[in-house]
Amino acid sequence: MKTGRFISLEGGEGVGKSTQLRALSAALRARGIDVVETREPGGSAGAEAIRTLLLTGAADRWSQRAEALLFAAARADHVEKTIRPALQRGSWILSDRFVDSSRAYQGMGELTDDDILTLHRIGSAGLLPDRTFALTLPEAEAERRAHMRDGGDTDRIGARDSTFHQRVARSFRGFASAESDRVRIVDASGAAQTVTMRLLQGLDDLLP
Ligand SMILES: Nc1ncnc2c1ncn2[C@@H]1O[C@H](COP(=O)(O)OP(=O)(O)OP(=O)(O)O)[C@@H](O)[C@H]1O
Ligand SMILES: Cc1cn([C@H]2C[C@H](O)[C@@H](COP(=O)(O)O)O2)c(=O)[nH]c1=O
Repeated sequence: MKTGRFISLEGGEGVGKSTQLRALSAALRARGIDVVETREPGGSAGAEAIRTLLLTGAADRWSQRAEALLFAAARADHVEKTIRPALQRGSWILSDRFVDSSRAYQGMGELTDDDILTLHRIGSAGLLPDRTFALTLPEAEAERRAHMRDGGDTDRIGARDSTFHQRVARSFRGFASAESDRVRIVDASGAAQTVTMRLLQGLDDLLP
């Protein structure tokens, strides 16, 4: 029986997750692997509807608690409708963000990391990726890339201040230290192809 694998790409805004998701999918398909590309918030019809609620509107549209619950609800639908069926078919899932984004963005304020993991246990039976890559870049380079892409037109959460985004980056580094089997830091600097090679090396032990 084929074994599906679940890989997530994480990191702050503009580090190159979406670019690498496409490149890594292509590299895995070239090896004959069936790949499903997906993203969070989103990845299923219900979760995409919640994405619009989460990422548009005023900065104070949602309380910290309501925001965390909406992300967990979107993820529950995404896991049930898209991720688990694909893994059961033996496909690989590549997700642009997953629960570690909720831990980094929603779990360091009014709610704790434990709170976010509790919501994840309730919503998604605690499903975790087989491997998570946390892409890292110096803050100025990530901002430059994000600005080149959208000219400063960021979404409701991306628009938060630099202190918030620095804390998010520290959180991802902390997850990699605490859960080194699953979460690997990947240097996202340099040419996109070089970064893809680093990701492929980080999958050596999972590739058939
Ligand atoms: N290695 C790279 N070198 C230079 N530019 C890059 C590289 N990788 C991606 N980019 C460019 O940087 C911008 C941001 O990349 P991308 O959208 O993939 O980042 P992201 O991490 O998905 O961002 P976000 O979380 O904000 O959606 C894009 O314009 C992309 O073309
Ligand atoms: C999954 C997830 C995402 N976020 C934030 C992170 C970004 O600011 C946006 C998503 O935008 P992207 O361009 O698609 O990366 O949402 C979050 O705060 N918590 C989460 O769980």
